[in-house]
Amino acid sequence: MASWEEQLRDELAGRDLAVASVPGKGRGLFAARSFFPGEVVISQEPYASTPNKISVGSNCDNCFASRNLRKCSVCRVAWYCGSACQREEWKLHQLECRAIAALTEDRKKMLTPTIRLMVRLVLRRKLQDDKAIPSSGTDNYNLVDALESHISEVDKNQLVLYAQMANLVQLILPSFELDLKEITHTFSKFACNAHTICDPELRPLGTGLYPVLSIINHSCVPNAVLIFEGQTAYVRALQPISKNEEVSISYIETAATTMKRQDDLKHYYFTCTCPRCVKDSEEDALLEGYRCNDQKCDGFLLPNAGNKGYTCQKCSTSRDGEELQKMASDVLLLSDKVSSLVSSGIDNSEVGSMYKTIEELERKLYHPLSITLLHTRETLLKIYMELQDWQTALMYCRLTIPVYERIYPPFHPMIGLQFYTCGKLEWLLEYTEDALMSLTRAADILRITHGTKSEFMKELLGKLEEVRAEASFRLSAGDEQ
Ligand SMILES: C[S@@+](CC[C@H](N)C(=O)[O-])C[C@H]1O[C@@H](n2cnc3c(N)ncnc32)[C@H](O)[C@@H]1O
Repeated sequence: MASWEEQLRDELAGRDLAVASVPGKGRGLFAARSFFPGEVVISQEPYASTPNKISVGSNCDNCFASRNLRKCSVCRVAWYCGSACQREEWKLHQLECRAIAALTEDRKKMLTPTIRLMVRLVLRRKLQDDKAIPSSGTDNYNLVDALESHISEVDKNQLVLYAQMANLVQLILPSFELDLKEITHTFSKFACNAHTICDPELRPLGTGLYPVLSIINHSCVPNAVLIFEGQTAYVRALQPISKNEEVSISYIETAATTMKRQDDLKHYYFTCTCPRCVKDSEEDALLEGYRCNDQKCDGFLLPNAGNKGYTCQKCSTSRDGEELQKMASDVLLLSDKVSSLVSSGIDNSEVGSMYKTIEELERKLYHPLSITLLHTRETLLKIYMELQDWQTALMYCRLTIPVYERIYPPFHPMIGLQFYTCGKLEWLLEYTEDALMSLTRAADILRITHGTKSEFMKELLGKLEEVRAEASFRLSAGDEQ
């Protein structure tokens, strides 16, 4: 009988993919033929998964839908959107349900998403071992076993926490004789291999372990993107991927300076050496730096030798260091104030005006491509959407797009989603021509990252058709006048 490695190799070869080791990275996934932008490189169902909110009923345990949810009346932890999903999960949930129902209310409170993910992983492994459910070359426990754990590098306190979590899993599954050391290691594997399951608008819904997708290494300039439909994960090419090229995705938010990205990647125990990380570029100075005093100049500033002020690298205009520091501390003070007022529950319109003041100050202080300024504008967009002040929301949405286009690769889902938001606001405000342009841009990008078949994409393409029809009606009505 073929080993699990041979089975994996054969199944991946059938999908025009191969696993190979990459110096300094461990294993990696490679294309065995070329893939075009938007093509699905690989898709996978999770070996185990769980919604983020347990007991609250935010998503169906099986398909991650958020509508028509009903709680399992026995364990009162699992939620399903209908009997089909409940039936599909029944073999697994039957075991889980029995274990959870036997827990005291206090123990039930300890059932965090990570603990639940482990419980479900152990149960699924048992079902496959007992042949109660099928396994395959890309769906078996050996693939989980082979995942990188970085156990020798994990901090001592973290290891103690994993060991305590392993004990809790044993308490939840008393009829299993668990290898606690193995469970501890598996928690460590979760930390650098599990994926956050997101909705099409990239809002996190849950966590899943996809052991074949976990073979894909990271790049800050990836050639592929991971998008979910329900809990099915799709990796799509963002650009042409040639035969024998390594497939890469990004594990982190890439709209950040090199230092921030490297810091976020510490959690995965490696230093990224992708072209963006090794390039000695001016990008970080744009993303984090101060703006030129000349409002028409888009240069960035660097500190002068001896820390005496800053000079624009494009037009050589200087800015006073003390003045910049004073402005930066004013922004910080105001940001702290608004944060404490938000937690005390003040009115959203007051929060909006305070953020507007912060944005005005930041505009004078930071480069137009600054990440800090971008985040403030994203916050303002959210606030004015909630306030249903569409005109102001649109203004901030439009201001974010040039920054997105500068910091993300051309087919990044964030750019597509922001064009989509812009288009919907323009449509609502009856700026038909603008809405047509924004929705066309959104569709061009999201077609690549999200495919065309999901409900989300059908809705976008439907809206685009509607706007296109209205635009041509207006044009022909205008022609007749
Ligand atoms: C999800 S796994 C990827 C597959 C992994 N290489 C393996 O052999 O199973 C994540 C781990 O892979 C390694 N890794 C991923 N991307 C890397 C990169 N760009 N450079 C170096 N190591 C990387 C790190 O050890 C990281 O913790």
